[in-house]
Amino acid sequence: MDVRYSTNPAEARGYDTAQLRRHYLVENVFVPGELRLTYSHEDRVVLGGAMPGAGPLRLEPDDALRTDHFCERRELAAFCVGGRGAVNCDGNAYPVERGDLVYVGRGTREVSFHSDDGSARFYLASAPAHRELPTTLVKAGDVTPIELGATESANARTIRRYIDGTLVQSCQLMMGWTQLAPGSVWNTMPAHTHLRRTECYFYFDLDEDARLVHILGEPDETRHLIVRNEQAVISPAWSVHSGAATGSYSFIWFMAGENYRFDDMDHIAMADLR
Ligand SMILES: O=C(O)C(=O)C[C@H](O)C(=O)CO
Ligand SMILES: [Zn+2]
Repeated sequence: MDVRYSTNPAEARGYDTAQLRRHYLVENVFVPGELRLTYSHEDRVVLGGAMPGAGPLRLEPDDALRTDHFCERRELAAFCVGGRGAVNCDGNAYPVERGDLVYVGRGTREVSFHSDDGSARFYLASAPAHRELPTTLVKAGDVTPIELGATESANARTIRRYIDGTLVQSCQLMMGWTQLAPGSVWNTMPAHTHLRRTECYFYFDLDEDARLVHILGEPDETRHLIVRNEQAVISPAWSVHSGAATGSYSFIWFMAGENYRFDDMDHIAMADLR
């Protein structure tokens, strides 16, 4: 597991491009035939990808957790970003295709990822959990789309909140899928922070040559990362998280931390961004 330590805003002001990328960008989320995870000390979230190809991939315990199995003290969400497959949890198979999500409750001993035709790609997010909650399959069609933004401001987008305490009960994890409308390029602008939660974005559905400029840092001291398709960004609680791309794209966001209120955001006035 790739381990990332927490960073503080005073130190982050001095980071050069390579340091920013090393701390906040997760470059290789999907590797054929592999399950790759990154452990962040920011709220102890874990993120990554599983690309089973021909054979199943098991979620193994890791020394970064030092527990007997991965979900011993954690909850997990697996979002199918493409293809068809299944998530097996303690012998129960949850079939998924693009846009479906499986929430895996704390205490689940065996989790594995399957794809008979080798097409499935699972984006994974996990956080410490204080109680056991039921493992739940959410189909894409179960989630109510919420329209935000406008074409005139190039930020028309649809948000689907998969895990926010309504369809799925979770301990800390909140997770959803935001899709930009054709011609819109901006997400999450006006920007916000939420000092009570860490948030990670996983960008996908970008063309291979397209690039996304992700804005991070304190609102009055912003930096940027150049992000390509299927890469993720870790945003510490003090950081804005917003972006614009050279083409259309989608992203999965997830949060974990102090409270469980999606709307708990500290909005930044455009005049205050630097
Ligand atoms: O497009 C957006 O705006 C988002 O998707 C914002 C995220 O949901 C978010 O940052 C929640 O805190
Ligand atoms: Zn946010």
